Amino acid sequence: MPFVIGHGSDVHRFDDERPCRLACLDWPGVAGLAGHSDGDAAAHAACDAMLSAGGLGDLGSNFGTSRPEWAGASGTALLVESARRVRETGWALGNVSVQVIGNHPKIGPRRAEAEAAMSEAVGAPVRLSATTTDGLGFTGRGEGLAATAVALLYQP
Ligand SMILES: Nc1ccn([C@@H]2O[C@H](COP(=O)(O)O)[C@@H](O)[C@H]2O)c(=O)n1
Ligand SMILES: C[C@@]1(CO)OP(=O)(O)OP(=O)(O)OC[C@H]1O
Repeated sequence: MPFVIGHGSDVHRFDDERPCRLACLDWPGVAGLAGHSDGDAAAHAACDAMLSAGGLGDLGSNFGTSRPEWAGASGTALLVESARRVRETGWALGNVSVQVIGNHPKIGPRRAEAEAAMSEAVGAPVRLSATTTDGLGFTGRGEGLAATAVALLYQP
């Protein structure tokens, strides 16, 4: 088959004590995201989608807590390495589409900047959308942030 897709998702709770890193950008004035890494849920969902499409498992099986060298890793570093591992299998990266689910930060005003940063890390187009959950659930209550992603790989 010349194409395969993969799906990913991630959730992190907000942590006021941490700086916010999301979609490979800093978000001054926004609560950070808890995690073993920098908590960049958008980057993590994209990694899971790419790794899954490539038949390489997921973020935890590649960079999990049993691998202390990845503690504190940036979303950017995880995207770069996930994309490298996927290409190593012989697949090429077509594109990745990510959706952030949460009240803040507001993605719209910085969408182009975030897409550029994520695309550079992956080496293929990454597009970013966002939605709230209309005040419902943990994202609606502002307890945390979720992200989902799909990735397309093709035979070069
Ligand atoms: N973190 C977010 C959430 C939403 N947006 C933008 O707002 C639009 C309206 O959101 P609804 O959940 O009310 O549909 C959404 O389509 C996004 O354009 C955002 O930028 N960042
Ligand atoms: C990225 C990893 C590894 O540093 O840790 P977290 O930052 O906690 O992120 P999560 O998406 O919950 O799980 C994958 C991980 O193992």
